[in-house]
Amino acid sequence: MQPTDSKTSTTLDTTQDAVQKANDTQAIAIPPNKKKSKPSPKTRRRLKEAEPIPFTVDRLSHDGRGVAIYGNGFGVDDGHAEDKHGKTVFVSFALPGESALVKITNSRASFEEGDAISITANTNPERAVPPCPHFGVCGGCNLQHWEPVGQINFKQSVLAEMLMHQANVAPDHWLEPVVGDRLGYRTKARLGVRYVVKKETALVGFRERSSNFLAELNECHILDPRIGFEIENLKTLISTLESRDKIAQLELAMGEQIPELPDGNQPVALIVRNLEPLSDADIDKLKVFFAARNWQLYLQSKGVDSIQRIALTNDDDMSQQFGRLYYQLPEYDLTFEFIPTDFTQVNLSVNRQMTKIACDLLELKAGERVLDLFSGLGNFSLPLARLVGETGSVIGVEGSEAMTARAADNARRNGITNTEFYSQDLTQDCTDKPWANQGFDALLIDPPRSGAWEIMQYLPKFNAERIVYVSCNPATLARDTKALLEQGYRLTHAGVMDMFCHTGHVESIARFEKIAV
Ligand SMILES: C[S@@+](CC[C@H](N)C(=O)[O-])C[C@H]1O[C@@H](n2cnc3c(N)ncnc32)[C@H](O)[C@@H]1O
Ligand code: SF4
Repeated sequence: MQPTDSKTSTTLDTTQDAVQKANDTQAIAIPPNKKKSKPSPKTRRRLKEAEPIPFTVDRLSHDGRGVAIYGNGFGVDDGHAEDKHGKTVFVSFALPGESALVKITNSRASFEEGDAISITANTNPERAVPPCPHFGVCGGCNLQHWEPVGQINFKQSVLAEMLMHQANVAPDHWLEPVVGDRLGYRTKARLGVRYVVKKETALVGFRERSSNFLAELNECHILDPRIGFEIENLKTLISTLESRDKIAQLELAMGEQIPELPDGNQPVALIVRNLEPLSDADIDKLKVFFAARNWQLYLQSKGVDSIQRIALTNDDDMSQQFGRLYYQLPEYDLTFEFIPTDFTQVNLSVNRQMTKIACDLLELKAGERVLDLFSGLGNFSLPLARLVGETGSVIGVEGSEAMTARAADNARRNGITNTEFYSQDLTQDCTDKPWANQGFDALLIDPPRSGAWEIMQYLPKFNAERIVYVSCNPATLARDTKALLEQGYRLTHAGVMDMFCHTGHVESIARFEKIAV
């Protein structure tokens, strides 16, 4: 593992061979950590000099770290920390039941944090060799030391616990976890860029775990390989630019290759965030690099309005600010068009299954009326519209006017005529809007992380029999579940989806049904 862009860094051998060797000897080499909430220099010095302490991990915290306790039989200290008896230690890279040597990296009054630097006994059978050599330093993933099946089961237990804790409820049925591509899945990302003068190299990637410094990456295994294995080339490209120290970020968006559609042969788009206008020579270098890969190139010097598409050839259509990207839902014979700044679900293989499960759970019949809240590009609205047929209808409501317009375009392009899309801030009461007053058989809600609390207040107005709630934050799903239960709904199904494998993100889906009175 290579050093990072910060002052100090520990070099560890995390190659597959090294990890295998360590596995064989029951002592797995795991990278250390650097924490954002830094202790004082004195405490740091003390922690650095301190010997690792043996612990046994009892259970996991919600973010997937091991939890050990000083001296209570589970967290076994070796006798030199009596005053810490009962204090909790959050141990990165340790799984339940494992005994580990833990290097403490942060010490607070009520808890400590540390990294398992070796597993000394009771290796958990779900322990895995991390597929990415940067795991442990890069903050993009925190669960690669764990078999994906263990990760997703853990995520289900997090959801179950939050539902029970906040809403005192368990679903009637747990859905099978939805599993898709577990590596190379991520089609959207913002990568930081920084030129390190001393090393004469650009860094491109995610922040280090719990620090503001960029990790020094040369490949990324969760990013779609069209970009994930181009990181080294992007670093070299940026290092050769005159404005190499003025590039701040790369925003990536990737779609599927569909050659028969406009830009369908350019399914990868990168927005280069430049803090100063680039010279012609720099733009030429970018053009050569992007043209060789058939990527769409954009420059952004200020806000979103300043994003400018750069023509790579004389044939490129520059009449629009953005080129086109696409993804498909073959199950419903749908092709979605989007632009690089639009919200899209990052994992296309999980999205295909998720949309199908959401549609199935709503148990739609021909002629029914459905409301899709936070509808984006119509990712759920259009499949739902197919299911209710010409006699039924779907209303999609979304905050972004531009995406609302593109959802309507997507409906037209797919020959769908039974949808209407409205732009509306859903944190505001919208019950006086004509679209809100028509009564609905079914409701789909797919809010951002903050959840749909405001909607819960005016939900009775919609009077839907069945609700499917898709969530990227189990805490807000659990909070909103409580409100739904109080309004006479029953939680019939819940499940998790492996949208962000190897990370702590929990994506879930829940179905509610109005209890007959
Ligand atoms: C998790 S995304 C879901 C989008 C879509 N359902 C999909 O599957 O692609 C949440 C959506 O909510 C929209 N949104 C965020 N805040 C909003 C608000 N206050 N009112 C309405 N829409 C909002 C975002 O623009 C985004 O499209
Ligand atoms: S985000 Fe990418 S580079 Fe970072 S640990 Fe995950 S796979 Fe590796």
